[in-house]
Amino acid sequence: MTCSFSAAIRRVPGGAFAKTPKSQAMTAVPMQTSFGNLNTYFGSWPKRRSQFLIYGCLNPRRTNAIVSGSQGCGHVDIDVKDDADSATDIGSLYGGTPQSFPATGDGSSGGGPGPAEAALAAAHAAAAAAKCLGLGGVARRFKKGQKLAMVTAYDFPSSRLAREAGVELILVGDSLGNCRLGLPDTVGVTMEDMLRATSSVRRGVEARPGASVASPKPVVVGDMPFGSYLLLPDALRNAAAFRLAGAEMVKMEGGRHLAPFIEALTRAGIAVMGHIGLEPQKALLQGGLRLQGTTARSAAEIIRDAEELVKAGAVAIVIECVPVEVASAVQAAIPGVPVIGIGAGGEVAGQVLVCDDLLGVHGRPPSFVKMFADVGRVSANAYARYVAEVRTGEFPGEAHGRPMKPEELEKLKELLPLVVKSRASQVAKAKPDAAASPQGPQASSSLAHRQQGFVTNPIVGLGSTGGLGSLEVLPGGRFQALNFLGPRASPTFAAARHISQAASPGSPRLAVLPTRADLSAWRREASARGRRVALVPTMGNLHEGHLELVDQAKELADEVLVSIFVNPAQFAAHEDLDRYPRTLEEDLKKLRERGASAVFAPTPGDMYPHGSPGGTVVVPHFVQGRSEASCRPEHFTGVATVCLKLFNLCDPHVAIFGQKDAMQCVVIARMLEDLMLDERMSLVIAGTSREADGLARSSRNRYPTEGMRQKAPAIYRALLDSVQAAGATPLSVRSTVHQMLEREGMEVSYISVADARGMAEKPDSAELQNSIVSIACILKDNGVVSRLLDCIVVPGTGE
Ligand SMILES: Nc1ncnc2c1ncn2[C@@H]1O[C@H](COP(=O)(O)OP(=O)(O)OP(=O)(O)O)[C@@H](O)[C@H]1O
Ligand SMILES: CC(C)(CO)[C@@H](O)C(=O)[O-]
Ligand code: BAL
Repeated sequence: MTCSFSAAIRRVPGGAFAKTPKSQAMTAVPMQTSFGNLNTYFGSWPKRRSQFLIYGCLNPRRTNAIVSGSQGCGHVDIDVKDDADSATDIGSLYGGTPQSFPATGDGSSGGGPGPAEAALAAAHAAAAAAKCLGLGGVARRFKKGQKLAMVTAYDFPSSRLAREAGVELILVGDSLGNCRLGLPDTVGVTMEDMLRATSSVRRGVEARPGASVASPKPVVVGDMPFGSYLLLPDALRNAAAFRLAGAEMVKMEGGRHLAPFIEALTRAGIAVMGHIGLEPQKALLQGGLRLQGTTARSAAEIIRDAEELVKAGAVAIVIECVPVEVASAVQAAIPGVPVIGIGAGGEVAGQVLVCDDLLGVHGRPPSFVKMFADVGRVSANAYARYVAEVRTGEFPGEAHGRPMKPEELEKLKELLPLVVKSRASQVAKAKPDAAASPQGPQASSSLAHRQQGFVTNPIVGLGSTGGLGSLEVLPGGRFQALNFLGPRASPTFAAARHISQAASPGSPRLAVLPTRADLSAWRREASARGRRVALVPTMGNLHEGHLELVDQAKELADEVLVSIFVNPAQFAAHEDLDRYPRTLEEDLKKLRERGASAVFAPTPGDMYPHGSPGGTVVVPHFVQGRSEASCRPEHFTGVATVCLKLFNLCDPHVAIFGQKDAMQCVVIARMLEDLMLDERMSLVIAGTSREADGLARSSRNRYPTEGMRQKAPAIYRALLDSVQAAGATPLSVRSTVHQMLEREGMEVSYISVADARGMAEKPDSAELQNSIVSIACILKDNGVVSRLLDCIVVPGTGE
C-alpha cells in the first residue's frame, strides 16, 4: 500500500481536533486545535459524516476524486490491495465511524500503526468492501491461480455470512427446496421461491459488513429451477427475472443441448454458469444422486459437454459428483474458464458447497462434504435450553426485562390496585414451592436427604426440593445457588419431571448394545431421527441413585443411553476389580422399567483393543495428590480416559454424573473444558441420592456388614453437622468430622474442604462458602473392609 497523505485530523474528546502527522509537511495545522481554527484551513467540518479527515495530495496519475465538503483539504493517493479486482470506484476519502476501524494495522512501524495509519487502513478496508468483485474480478483471480470459493445462500443471514467470509461467488441454489422448504428434492422449487431468495441474498451482500471485512462483494448466481428453462423464451424471461432480483449470473443444469440457450442468454447480456456431471434436477434419469462419468465413455461425454457450453459462452462451469480425474480433465479441456467442483476433487479452479452441509445444519452431510461446524447440534441444544428455561421461569431473568420507574409504578398501583402487583409480591407468591410440586409436600420431605447437585456450563438447571439448594459452577469454580424464588428460578426437580413425563412418555423398548458397532448403528439412527441423547455412564449394579440419574436424563433429552462398563483402567491392582458386583440382567430389568432407551455394555476388549489402559490416556494432572486422587493416584486417569472414549462413541448432547463422586465430577468438567468438548455436549451433575437414614447410595454399599451398615449414616450426619455449625470454617469442619467419625470407630481416609475448580484444599480459616466438602471413610468389621464416599456442597451466598 502506498500513500502520500501527510496528516489525519480526528475529533478528540472535549470537542478539539488533533493532527496525527505522518510527516511535518502540513505545518500550518497545530498538533491540537479548535473547531474555529480548523475551519480556517478546511471550511466547515462535515459533522455528521465523519470522525476523521485525511490530508494529503492527489497523485496525478489517478482519478481526480475530490472529497466533497473538504474544501481546502488535499487529496490522497490510495493504492488499495485488491484494487485490480474491483469493478467500482473507491468511494469517499472520509473515514467511517471509529467502530469500523480494523483492530490492527500492517505493523510496519514497529510499535504498531499510529492512529493515522489505522485510519487509513480502515478507509482502505471500507473502500475495498464497498466494491463489487464482478465477473471480471472472478476471472482475474482465476487467471492468477487463486482458488475460488462458492457457497449457497438462501436468505439474508446466510448471504451476509458468506460475503463476510470473502467468498467469490454466492449461489442462490435450488437446494433451497430440500434445505429450507422441506421438499424431498430440488424439483418442487418455483421461480417465485427463487426470486424471493435471490432478492434476500442480494440484500445480504449489500448490507454493511463488519469492520474487519476488506473483501469485495461476491458475485450472486441464480440457480434456474426445474422447468424454468424448458423453452428458450422461458429461459430468457426467467433469467432476466433473476437479474432483476439481484443475480449477476444464472446457472443451468445440462449438457451441450443447452448451448443454443447459453448463446441466446449471453447475447441478451446475461452471463451463464453451466452445470454438468450429476444434475440433481435430472437425478431420476441419472440413476439417483450418484457418481457420474465413471466409465471412459461417459467421462468423455462430460468433457465434450463442457467444451460446447464454453463455446456457447458459459463463463464458468459447475461439475458435480464425478471422479477426481474427470473433473481435472474437464478443467484441462477448458483452461480459460473456471470449473467449480462439488464432490469432484480439488484439481479444479474452485469449490462449491451447500451452506447447510458445511455447517452441519441437518446432521451428517454426504461423504464428500466436510462439516466445518455442528450447527444442528448447537442449535438443538439452544432450543432445548430455551424451552426448558421458559417452562421453568428461568428465562426471562432480571436482565431480560425492564422495570417500570418506581414513581410511575406507584401511580399505576393507585389507578389499578387489584391488577398491579409489585415484584416482591410476585416472588412471595412463588414461595410455596413444595406445595406446588405434583408430588406434594410429603414427597418433598421424603427427598429432604437429596443434597442437590451442581451444574456446569453449558448450564442446564436442575432444581431442588430441599437441602442446600441446586448449584451452578461459575467460571473460576465459584458456586452460585440457583435461587428458586428469584428471577433465575430453576425448576423444582419434581416439576421438571412432571413436564417431561407429560411431553414424552418413557420408551417401552430398551435397546441392548453389546458392541461398539451396535452402539454406532443405534446412535446413527437417533441422529437421523433428530433425537437428543443423554448419556448416563455407570459401572452397573444399579441402585436407586443410578435410576434417579436416568430420571433426570429423561428430562434433558429424548433418548437415555446408559453405559455399563466396569472399567479396569480405574482400578489399582490391589482394588476390587474382580469382585466388583456385575448384575447385568437385573440392571437391564431396572432400566427397562425406568424407561431408558438403550444400554451400551461393552467388553473390556471392545473398549481397550490393545489392553487397558492403552497407549494414550487422559491425565488430569490438576487433581494429583489431592483428597481422593491422593488415595487412588491412577484412578482419575482411568476415569477420564474411559469417559472420553464413551463421549466419543456415544456422542451425547448431555452426560449426567452423580455428585457423590465429587472429584470425578470436577475432573470430567475440566476435561470437557480443557479438551474443548464443552461446545459439543453439556454436563449435568445430579444431587446425591440417599437412603432414608442419609447414607449415600452406592454399589459398594453391598460390601459392609450389618454392623457397619448401622454405623454408616454417621458419615452424612457428621458432614451436615460440621458444615451447619455456627461460624464453621474449613478447619472446624475437618476437625469436627474427624472427631465424630473416629468416635464411631471409623477411619477417615481424608476429609477435604476444597474449591470446586481445582479441588485444592482451602486454608483453615478461609470462607466455607463455595466449597466441596468430601470424605472417604474406611469401615472394618470382622475382617471385612469397606470404603465409603460422601460429599456435600456448600454454596455461596449468591451473586
Ligand atoms: N447415590 C448416588 N447419587 C447420585 N449419583 C450416584 C449415586 N451413586 C452413584 N452415582 C453416580 O452414578 C454414576 C455411576 O456410578 P457407579 O456405577 O460407580 O456407582 P457407584 O454407586 O458410585 O459405585 P461405587 O460404589 O463403585 O462408587 C456416577 O456418576 C456416580 O456418581
Ligand atoms: C464414570 C464411570 C462410569 C467411569 O468408569 C465410573 O467412574 C463411575 O461409575 O462413576
Ligand atoms: N463411582 C466411582 C467409581 C469407582 O470407584 O471406581
